[in-house]
This record gives sequence, structure tokens and C-alpha cells, in this order.
Amino acid sequence: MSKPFVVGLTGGIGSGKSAVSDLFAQQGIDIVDADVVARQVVEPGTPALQAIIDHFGEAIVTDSGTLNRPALRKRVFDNDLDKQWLNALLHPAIRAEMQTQLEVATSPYVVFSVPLLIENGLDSMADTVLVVDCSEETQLARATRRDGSNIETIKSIMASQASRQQRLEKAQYVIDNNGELSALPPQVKSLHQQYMQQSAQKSAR
Ligand SMILES: CC(C)(COP(=O)(O)OP(=O)(O)OC[C@H]1O[C@@H](n2cnc3c(N)ncnc32)[C@H](O)[C@@H]1O)[C@@H](O)C(=O)NCCC(=O)NCCS
Ligand SMILES: Nc1ncnc2c1ncn2[C@@H]1O[C@H](COP(=O)(O)OP(=O)(O)OP(=O)(O)O)[C@@H](O)[C@H]1O
Repeated sequence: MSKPFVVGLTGGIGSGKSAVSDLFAQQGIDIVDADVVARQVVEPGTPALQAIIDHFGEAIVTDSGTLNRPALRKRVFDNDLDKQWLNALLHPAIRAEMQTQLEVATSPYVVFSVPLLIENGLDSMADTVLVVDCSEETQLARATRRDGSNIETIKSIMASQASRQQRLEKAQYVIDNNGELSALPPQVKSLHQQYMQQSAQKSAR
């Protein structure tokens, strides 16, 4: 079976990747989402969760044995070495699982949603790059509201990601998410038409 046409979707924390990928899913498109995969690879019983417990101690899991994500978020984004350690542990596992999910996808094209698409060179796995973009102030406000994290933690996550400019330079298309949520469906529908055409051209080659 030939490889599907892959749309790499990226954007900084709180930019609106999930809001956009939900709309592609409504068009019947399969989504491979790095944040979802990042949760799968640390489920109870996985070697990655055991390695995290060995490194950070038992306090990094909840009473029911699942990863305490807010605690780990605070640890890694307050400490560069811990972040590098976690990235080195999880990124190969996340990448391998995403590759498998891309291979089994059946929709005419696949949306490959990855926060660190540019940073980790995963744009090489995509046929085209779509960036969801909003101002840094808006990112900060939305991410703080959604996660209940303090502003400093969100700022340190943003500082560890590519800049808005670096991302835009890699984009073939940009979705503007500075406005209301209602501005997203028309942009996604128009891109859906274009990607359907591009995927048909790819499979004809
Ligand atoms: C530290 C963890 C446990 C915090 O979990 P939490 O549920 O609070 O956040 P969630 O996973 O939903 O991530 C929210 C956002 O944070 C940003 N983010 C997450 N991890 C990273 C990272 N290593 N570097 C930069 N930004 C990151 C992304 O924008 C992501 O969309 C979690 O983010 C994690 O396991 N990170 C390491 C894996 C990773 O790099 N994931 C990013 C996709 S490859
Ligand atoms: N245009 C918008 N207007 C108002 N709120 C929005 C808008 N777009 C997204 N949001 C909200 O902002 C928050 C961040 O959006 P979303 O979760 O889609 O971003 P994300 O890029 O997937 O973030 P992350 O990288 O942290 O996973 C969510 O609570 C979402 O409902």
C-alpha cells in the first residue's frame, strides 16, 4: 500500500492545533496527534513510565498509578536537564508509534499534528506543512486559561519551542487563529479541498 499524503500540522502551545484537527476529523480525515501518542507511550505498565518513576521518584505518579502530568510539566519546564532527559526518553517512542499510525491510516490524506514538528525535523515525514498561527499574547492567554498553569510555566514552554517566525518560514499554508473560533471552519474547508486534490495527484504519480 502506498504512503498517504501527510499534512504536518503545527503551532505553538495554545495556538489551536486541537481545534483545527477536530475540524479535519469532522471532514472524515484521520488524525495522528503527537500529544495523544505522548500519552499512550506512558500508560501504566509501559517501560517509559517505569523509567520516569526510576528517574523522578514515586511522587511522579498518582495514587492510581498514572503519570502525574501537572507535576512532570512543572519539573521539566523548570529544569533544562530534566527536559532533555524526558525528550530523549519519549521522542523516539513517540516517533515510532506515530509512524505506525500513519501507515495504517485509511483516509485520503492524514493530518499529522505535532507541536515540535519543526524543532524535531519531523516535517521530513510530511508532504506539506500547515501552521496554525496566533499572536504570542493570545497563545499565552489561551494556554494559561485552558491548563490552569501559571504564566511563568507557559512562558518557559513557549521559550523551549520554535519562534512564531521560525514556524511561519516552514509553512506552505497558515491558518489564522487570532480571531473567533467561528473563523476556523471556512479556512479548514478550503484547505480540505486543496489537500484532497493534492492527495489525488500524489496517488496518480
Ligand atoms: C510534560 C508533560 C507530561 C506535561 O503534560 P500535560 O498534560 O501538562 O501537557 P500536554 O502533553 O498536553 O502538552 C501540552 C503542550 O505542551 C507543549 N509540550 C509538551 N511537551 C513538550 C516538550 N517536550 N517541549 C516543548 N513543548 C512541549 C506542546 O505544545 C503540547 O501541545 C507532557 O507534555 C510530556 O510528556 N511531554 C514530553 C513529550 C513531548 O515532547 N510531547 C510533545 C509532542 S512530541
Ligand atoms: N479562536 C479561538 N478563540 C477562543 N478560544 C480558542 C480559539 N482557538 C482555540 N481556543 C481555545 O484555546 C485553547 C488552546 O487551543 P488548542 O487546545 O486547540 O491548542 P493546541 O495548539 O492544541 O495547544 P497545545 O499545543 O497546548 O496542545 C483551548 O482551550 C481552545 O478551546
